[in-house]
This record gives sequence, structure tokens and C-alpha cells, in this order.
Amino acid sequence: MPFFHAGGAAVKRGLPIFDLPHFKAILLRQIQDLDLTHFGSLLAIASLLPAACRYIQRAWHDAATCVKRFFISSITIPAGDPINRSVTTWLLDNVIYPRNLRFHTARTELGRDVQDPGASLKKSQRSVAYLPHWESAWFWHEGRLFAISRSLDSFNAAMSDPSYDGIGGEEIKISSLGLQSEPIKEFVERCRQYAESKSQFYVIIYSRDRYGLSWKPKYRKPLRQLETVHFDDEVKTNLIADIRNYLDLRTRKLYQSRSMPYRRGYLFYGPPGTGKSSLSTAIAGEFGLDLYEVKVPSIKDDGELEQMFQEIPPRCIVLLEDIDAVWSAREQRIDAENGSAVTLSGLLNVLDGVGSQEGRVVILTTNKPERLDSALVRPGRIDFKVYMGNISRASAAQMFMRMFAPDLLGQNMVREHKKTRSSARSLESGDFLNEFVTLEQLKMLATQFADQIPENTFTPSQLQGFFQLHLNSAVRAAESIGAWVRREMSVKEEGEFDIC
Ligand SMILES: Nc1ncnc2c1ncn2[C@@H]1O[C@H](COP(=O)(O)OP(=O)(O)OP(=O)(O)O)[C@@H](O)[C@H]1O
Repeated sequence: MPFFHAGGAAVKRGLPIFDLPHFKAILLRQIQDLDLTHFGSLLAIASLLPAACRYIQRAWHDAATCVKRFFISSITIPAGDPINRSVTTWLLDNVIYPRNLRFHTARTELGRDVQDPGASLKKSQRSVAYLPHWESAWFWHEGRLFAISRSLDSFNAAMSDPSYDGIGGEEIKISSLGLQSEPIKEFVERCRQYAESKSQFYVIIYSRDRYGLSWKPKYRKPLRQLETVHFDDEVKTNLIADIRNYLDLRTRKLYQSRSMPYRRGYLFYGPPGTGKSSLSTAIAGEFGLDLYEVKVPSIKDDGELEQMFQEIPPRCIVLLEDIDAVWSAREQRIDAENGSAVTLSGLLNVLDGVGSQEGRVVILTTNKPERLDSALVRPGRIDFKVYMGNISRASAAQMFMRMFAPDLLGQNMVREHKKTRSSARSLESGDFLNEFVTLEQLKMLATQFADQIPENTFTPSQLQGFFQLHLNSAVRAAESIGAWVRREMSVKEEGEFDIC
């Protein structure tokens, strides 16, 4: 076919010359020579093609259904279930990320975990968050082929929740070749253990999703050691012993054998900023429990409250904060302004309900215990009350040590300094950092610091505010506390927001 010829020779001689009249003549000749009987058979074959395609499609579908029915087992995990999150986390870490995830969902970041520290100083910072996006994945695990598919029907609903991080919010289906679902169950268990080991340094806080329909992991808080919550040491020891004893499986059997409901309630009360919430999180970390936040004012009615409690798993912490803001002794119903019709008896019912007898630790916090209905705090509902008050001198000294103690800031650094310097720098030199202070000096400074603080006058959060200004120097902190105390006392006397 000369008019298509553009081989090496023609290229060498320059561009081939396109001869239009010649081309037309050949085309005409081809049309004249066309055998119409061939054309007819081609048409007939073409008309059969769609039917053939449909047939092949159906055969493929039937074969796939047959394979699924007779050779594949599967387990479906609903959206939002904690185990869904565990499986998805395993899959992302072990299959999808290593294969270099190429598909993402982009969403405007709400300001958490901003990477550019300077950005926090700007007026508006709107970085973009990229969440993993995947629909299905095949992989081998312990010699077996698995497939996990994700239903994206609920994807948009999950994404409209600003706290959703793209993990575990959609239904997933795990399939594997074989007639038994045992290998899949083992795989799920493996994922659960994996996620647990990953989150052992965090407390997972659950709250209701924005529609109030299901519990969702809201955020993970780094573990907070109990030693970092300062209050009466004896009360703290007794409280932890009480919870440990309650969670012991032997205690559960004892309760059951004596027909006692297996539940325990705690009330943390005291002024704002004394560590009630911090203590709840520290307890969750100490005992490896998830924490479920119940915000009563945002619950529609008793039915919804009951539904919520039914969906809370056994062995966890249920935290009802600022419960005094909800009811007083006289009012049985929260004010209509809140749009909630939860009644006190509705709450008492769920606290006594069957679900609550499954080893949950129920914690109520309040700033005004005197406002609480006696039915709410009677023994059996509240078994242990903890007063969290203003900070004592002993706790202030502990807090000082926590802020500057070398083992928290890097004991090695202190040792290095001790090795390389004949003595720690003079305390008077004013400009040194805490790591130059020896442990003995730090203890002296802590005593000097605590002696200047009036007993049980300031809240621990106030003192924490003071430390935030002096994190670099233990000496400066000890020197400045006197002036700070005087200033705070005068503010107390005058009233913080008094305008002259
Ligand atoms: N006893 C304490 N020990 C150590 N830190 C504390 C203590 N109390 C408060 N803080 C610090 O003060 C801040 C506020 O504490 P937290 O929210 O736990 O107090 P709260 O009693 O629950 O307050 P509110 O009643 O207003 O909810 C936290 O950053 C916490 O670290």
C-alpha cells in the first residue's frame, strides 16, 4: 500500500509526498471491488457481539457466584465497629502502605497536627489532609489468600464527620478461599492484637458521632501516668487498689456467686481545674481501658440514652462529666433550652441496667456535689468518692519535681553533664537549664518552691500555668514563685474580671 509507506528509505529521502488524487482513485477502486456478501456477513457477526458479551458476562457472574458459594468464606464487619478499625489499620500498615498507596481522599485539615510550627502563628492555616482511599485489596497471609473489600456507600457520611481519620468508618468484608471461616476469625484476632499493641501508649476516647447514632473513636490521648495527677497520695492509692480489685476476674465471680450486681461507680468532685478529667484518663491508661464519654445535655431523650448505654461494651470507663450541670436536686429534667429530655430516672435506670453490670467503671465528675440528687450518689451507684481539691504543698513539690526531674527530661543528659563537668554550674548563674541541676539540688529547689505556696489555695491547673512560663529553668521557677503567689492572691481578692 504505497500511500501508507513511510519506511526508512522514504524518510531518508525527506518527507513522503501525499498524493491526494492517487489516494482517491485507489479508494474508489476498493469500494467498487467490495463484495457485498462479505459486508453482510460482517454485519451479521457484529449484531451477535452484544449477545455474546452478555452471555460471557452471565457465565462469569455464575461462575463467580458458584466459587463464592462453594469455595469462599467471608466475614462482614459493620462500619464504626472497633474491630473494623483494627482490621483496617492492619491492612493499611501491612498491605496498602507497603505497596505505595497511590489513592487518597483530600480534605481540608482542621488545624490538628500542623507540621509547620510557624503556621500556628498565622491568622488562618488550612492545610490539606490526605486520607487513605482504597476499595479492595488481595493479599497472602500465613499461606492463605485473603481479600478485603470496603463498601463506600457510607463513605460520604463518615467523611462529613470532621474527627474521622479515614479508618474504619465503612463496612468491610473479609473473604478467603475455603469452606471454614476459622482462618478469617484467626486473622481478625491477629488484627485486634496488632491494633492493641499499637495503641498501648494511648487511651482511645469514644464519643457519639455527630448524628448521635453510634459510638466512634474520637481521638487517642497519649497515656498519662497516674503519678502526673497530683492529689492526696493515700486517697490515690486506695482508689487504684479499689479499681484493680473490682476489675479482677475473681471479684466478678465473687459478686456473681453472692448475687450482687457487678458494677462500681466513682464520683470525682472538686473545683474546676483540679484534675478530675485528667484522673479519669490516667485510670483508663493504667488499666488499659477505652473511655466512653457520655454528654448528657446532647442526648435527645431517655430512649436514646438507653440505646447508647446498650452499645457500650463491657470493661471500659464510662465518663459522665459535670453531671451537676444537668440536674439539680430539685429539677428532675434538664432545661428545655438544651433540647434534651433526658430525665434523672432515665439516667438512674441505665446506671442500674443489665449492661452496667458487665465490669464497667462508671465515673461521674462534678464541681458542685451539693447539687446532686441523693439517689444518684447513693451507695450502689456511687461506691467511691474522691475529693480533688486545691494543691497542697506536698503535691506542689511533686509537681515541681515532675516538671524538672532529670528522668523525665533525659537522665542520660544529666549523667553526661556530670561526666564532662567537674561540678554542676553555679546555681547563682541564673542562665542555666534544668539539665545542669543535680537531683539533690532539684529536691532542694522543690522544697524551696513549695514552701512559698500557701497550702490548698491554688488549683493544680493554675500552678501548671505558672510552670508553662518557666519550663527552661528550675531555679527561675523557684525564684519567681513568690512574686507569682502575691500577684495571684491580689487577683483573687480583687476578682479576676473586675473593671475599675
Ligand atoms: N491534680 C492535678 N495534677 C496534675 N495536673 C493537673 C491536676 N489538676 C489539673 N491539672 C492540669 O490542669 C489542666 C485541667 O485539668 P482537668 O481538666 O483534669 O481538670 P478538671 O478538674 O477536670 O476541670 P473541670 O472541672 O473544669 O473539667 C490539665 O492540663 C491538667 O494537666
